Amino acid sequence: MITVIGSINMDLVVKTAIYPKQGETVLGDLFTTVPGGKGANQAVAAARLGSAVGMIGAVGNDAFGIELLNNLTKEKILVEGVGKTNTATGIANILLHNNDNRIIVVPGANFKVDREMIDQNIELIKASKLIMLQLEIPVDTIDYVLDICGQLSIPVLLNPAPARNFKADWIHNVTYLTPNETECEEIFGSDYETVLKQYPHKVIVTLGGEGAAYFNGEEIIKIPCCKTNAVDTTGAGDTFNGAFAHAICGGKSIEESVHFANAAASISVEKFGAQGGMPQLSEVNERLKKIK
Ligand SMILES: Nc1ncnc2c1ncn2[C@@H]1O[C@H](COP(=O)(O)OP(=O)(O)OP(=O)(O)O)[C@@H](O)[C@H]1O
Ligand SMILES: [K+]
Repeated sequence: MITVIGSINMDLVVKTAIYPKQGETVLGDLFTTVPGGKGANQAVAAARLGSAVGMIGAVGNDAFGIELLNNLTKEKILVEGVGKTNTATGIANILLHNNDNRIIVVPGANFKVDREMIDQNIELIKASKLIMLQLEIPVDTIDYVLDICGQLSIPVLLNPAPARNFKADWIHNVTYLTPNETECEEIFGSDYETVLKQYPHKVIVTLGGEGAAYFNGEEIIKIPCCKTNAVDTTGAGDTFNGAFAHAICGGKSIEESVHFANAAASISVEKFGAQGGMPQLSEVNERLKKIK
C-alpha cells in the first residue's frame, strides 16, 4: 500500500481572451471543473499504474467534496482516510489568458489535515510501504508525519511543492526528495548538480523535457526522457512522482524507477489536464519498449 497524505482540490478553469481590469466585468470563453490538488493527482497517478493506494486528506461538506471523493473512488483509491470538514473543499482558480495562467489557490479543507487526522489513520500509515507527501497541507502536519514515519521506519517520498513551505531539516527525515529544478534552487540555494552530490540516492531532480537526475554516490546519473508532442504539461510532476513511487515499491532500483517515471510523465503531457493524461501500466510498458 502507498499512502498519500496531501491536498485534494477542485480546479476551476476559466479561459478568457480579455483580462478584466479592476472593477470591470468581461465575458470569458470557457469554464470547466477538473479534479486536482497535488496529493490527489499523485494518488491517481500511482493507482492508474496498478498500485494499491490510500489517501489521507480532507474535503468540505459540499458538492465539490462529494464529486472529488467519487473521483478518487472511481480511480480505486481507498478514501476512508479522507475526512469531511465544515470548511469548504479546496479549490484552485485557474485563469487562462494569452497562453499564460494566473492561479489563486484557496486551501480550505486541506488546511484541516492535522495531527488528530493523522492519529485517526495511524493503522493505514503502519500498513504502508511508502508515504507520499507534498507541501499543500499544514507544515505542522508534515513535521508530525515525518516523526511518526521515522519512529516506524516507513520510507517517505516528499515532493517539495510549493517549495516555499519546505523546512531545511526535513531533508534528513525523508527517503526521497523530488523537486523540479526551480524548487531545488529555491530550497538549497545552489545549482541542482551541487545539491545532488550532497544527497546521494535521495534527491531526484526533475528537469522538464530533459528528464530527471540523481547522484549514485559516484556520478550524476542523468536519465533523459523521450521526446514527445507536449500538449499540456500540467500534472507532469505529479505523474512522475506517482509513477516513481509505483516503481520503487515494486522493487525497482532508483535508476529503473526514474526511467519508468520519465516514460509515464512523458505520456501525461500528451493530453490536457493533470489527471486526464495519466497513463495505465500497459501504456508505460509500450513506451518503454519503444525506447529500447
Ligand atoms: N515537454 C516534455 N516532454 C516530455 N516529458 C516531459 C516534458 N515536460 C515534463 N516531462 C516529464 O515530466 C517530468 C516532470 O516535469 P517537470 O520537471 O517540469 O516537473 P514539474 O515542474 O513539477 O511539472 P508540472 O509543474 O508541469 O507538473 C519530467 O521529469 C519528465 O519526465
Ligand atoms: K497533462
